[in-house]
Formats: sequence, C-alpha cells, structure tokens
Amino acid sequence: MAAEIAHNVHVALGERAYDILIGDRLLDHAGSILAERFPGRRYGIITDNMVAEAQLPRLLASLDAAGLSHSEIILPAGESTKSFAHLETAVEGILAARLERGDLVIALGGGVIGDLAGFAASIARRGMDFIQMPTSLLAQVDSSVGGKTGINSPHGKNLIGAFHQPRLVLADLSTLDTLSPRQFAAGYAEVVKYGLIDDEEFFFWLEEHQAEIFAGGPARGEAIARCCRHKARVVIEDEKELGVRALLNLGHTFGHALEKDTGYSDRLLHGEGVAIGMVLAHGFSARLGLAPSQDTGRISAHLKKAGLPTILADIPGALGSTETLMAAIAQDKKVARGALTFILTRGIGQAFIEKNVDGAAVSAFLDEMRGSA
Ligand SMILES: NC(=O)c1ccc[n+]([C@@H]2O[C@H](COP(=O)([O-])OP(=O)(O)OC[C@H]3O[C@@H](n4cnc5c(N)ncnc54)[C@H](O)[C@@H]3O)[C@@H](O)[C@H]2O)c1
Ligand SMILES: O=C(O)C(=O)C[C@@H](O)[C@H](O)[C@H](O)COP(=O)(O)O
Ligand SMILES: [Zn+2]
Repeated sequence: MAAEIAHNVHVALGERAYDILIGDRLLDHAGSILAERFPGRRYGIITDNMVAEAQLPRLLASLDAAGLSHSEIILPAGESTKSFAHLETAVEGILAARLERGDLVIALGGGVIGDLAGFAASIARRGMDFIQMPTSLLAQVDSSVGGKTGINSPHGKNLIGAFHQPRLVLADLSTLDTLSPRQFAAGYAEVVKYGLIDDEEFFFWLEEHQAEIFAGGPARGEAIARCCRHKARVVIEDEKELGVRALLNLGHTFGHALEKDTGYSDRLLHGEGVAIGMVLAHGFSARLGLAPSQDTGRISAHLKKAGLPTILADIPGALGSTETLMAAIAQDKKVARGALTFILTRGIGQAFIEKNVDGAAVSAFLDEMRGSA
C-alpha cells in the first residue's frame, strides 16, 4: 500500500529546497520513500531512548523491508542532551558506522534530537545530508523546518550551531499517539505562536478547534500543515534570520532566559518557556502602551486551557534573580552592538521586531512580574 501523504509543503530554497511530507503512518513507508528519493544511500539514525522505545521499531522495519542499510545512535532523552558531550557521541557514532559524506543522517525524535543530529550532520565529514523525522508536535510544527541546528551552552540557549537545511522532512501524525500530554501541550505553544505573529484568523481558528487538535481529529493535521506552510514562507524569505525570520522568536527572548535559569531541565520545557515568554512579550508591549491589555488576557486564557504555564510563578522551584535573567537575555543572539532586540506586538497577529529595547524597562517589568501571582 502506498503512503498517504495528506500535505506536501515545499520549501523553495533553490539548491537547498526540500519537501515536508505530512501524513498518517508515514514512518511505515519511510523505506520506500527514501529508496525512491535517495537511491543507493546508507542511513545513520540518531534518536533518544524514549523515541527508540516508542517509534524506532517501525522505522527499522520499514528500512529493512526496503533493503536499506542502517545503523543507530541512541542518546538520552531530554533538553540536557543538547550538549557538546552528546554531540561528540553523535559525530563519533556517525564515523564509527563508516557513513560516508554521501550517506544520510536521520533525526528521529523531537526538537532536541532534530537540533543535535542536524548539527552533527553539518560538521561530520565537513557536512552530510540529513532527514528530519519529527515525532513531537513541537518538532512537526517548528523545529524540523528551517535548518536551525545546534546545542545549548551554560551561557545560553542554542548559542552553538549552524544553519543546515534537511533534505526532507517526514512528519508521521501517528507518532504523536505515544507523546505525553505535557509534551503535546508544550508543542502547542509554538502552534499558537504562528497565530500571534501575523495571523489572527489562525489564532481565532485555534480557539475554536483547540479541543479537536488535542483529541487527534482532522484539525490536528490541518493545524500542523498550516504551521509548516507559515514557517516555510518565512524561511524562504529570510533563511539566515537577517530580518523577518526573527518574528519566529516571539516569546523566545524571555523563554530562553527561563530555560537557562532552570538548567535546561524538565522544570520548564522549551514550549512551556515560550508560552510564558509570549504572555510576557504581550504584557510588556501592553505596558509600553503598544498593545491592548485584553489581548494578553485572551492569549493567556487560551494557553492555560491547553494546560500550559503562563506566569513566572507557574515554574516549579525558585528562579534566579532578575539580574541573572537579564544577564541571560544579554546573551540572546538577536543582541546587536549590545542593544536588546525583542519581538513586541500591537495585538494578536501584529508582532514586530523592536531593536534598541531599554534593558532597564525590561528589568523593571520582570521585577513586577515576579511579584504577581
Ligand atoms: N531548530 C528550530 O527551529 C527549533 C524550533 C523550536 C524548538 N527547537 C528546539 O526543540 C527542542 C524542544 O523540542 P521538543 O519539544 O520536541 O522536545 P524533545 O526533543 O525533548 O522531545 C520531547 C520529549 O518527548 C519524547 N518524545 C518525542 N517524540 C515522542 C513520541 N512520538 N512518543 C513518545 N515520546 C516522544 C522525547 O523523548 C522527549 O522526552 C528545544 O531544544 C528547542 O530549542 C528548535
Ligand atoms: O526557526 C526559527 O527561526 C525560530 O526562531 C523558531 C524557534 O521556535 C526555535 O525555538 C529556535 O530554535 C529559536 O532560535 P534561536 O535562534 O533563538 O536559537
Ligand atoms: Zn521555539
């Protein structure tokens, strides 16, 4: 039986163009899809222990059925895997398997595996091709698309990495059936992000269809495809984030600082940091008189309904001082000549890039938010 590809989103990047294939049970057809698109290659699969248990057997069976040669590297699950130590394991694993420069690395997992495996592929043998097989909601709507790869540093989130586009993205909707509810909700924060950036109609549609998306109805695939189309459009326009791509960072300046502060641990997942960060970005915009404060309340209510944290007090355990958070914000990659850049907003669907944001105003706002329950 042929694979049922429900959506094919093309990322038109010239020599680096690729397709995002979205559909049910695509993992079971991965072997035939790869054999047709990349004849004669061998495959090095990088995954984590949880995905290895839940989804790897399906991929292996499909590669075996198509007669494709493969080897596996299994890393520990969790954000702390995005480190030099695990990058080394991944790259040495690729070399130990004698994968050649013309072979393919497969990232099977969530955004952690996608970011790390993509970075490993970008440096092994000075650059190998790789394929994203995203298995978390977050990875299917965001991290598998666009070519940002990398690892974290004690100095900050994603500070070490490279732009390296995948050759193909294969998003199997059925893999989400084994994802935990907390991880699903975390990915949903990035779904909401697309509406908040410049698509208020999508945000209103999400308000209508949230329950169906969580339950796994047809709206789920539709939402994923809409997110991929949105991201593909932005990446085609600005692959290396010289301009508009920074909008995809809505909520991330705050969120990344919080992730660093909580030690890249499961105290705060990336999507959860983004949820709080988006509420803070909207609240800060309202404080500056740029956006209506009712929008902050509406966004916060929607995220809360999805089971997401929305305020600093929702993060378990003590946070570092405001100075510590501001030091993390100062390491953000959008900082230019020492000046802070934030994605601010005039309301739902009206985000914009603001350079030269006053650090003292951010710090005072954070101080206030720490006190508010
Ligand atoms: N490169 C980008 O453009 C981009 C975009 C957004 C986020 N990110 C990065 O992505 C990371 C977060 O990704 P994530 O939320 O997918 O986290 P993750 O990769 O840690 O995956 C979430 C958890 O769910 C498990 N899991 C994944 N798929 C599963 C499945 N189908 N069944 C059972 N368990 C499964 C994983 O083992 C892990 O424990 C962060 O590091 C973030 O910085 C990158
Ligand atoms: O693809 C992008 O561009 C994004 O900003 C998407 C974000 O959701 C993602 O978390 C990304 O990794 C953040 O990028 P960074 O450059 O701030 O590390
Ligand atoms: Zn993100």
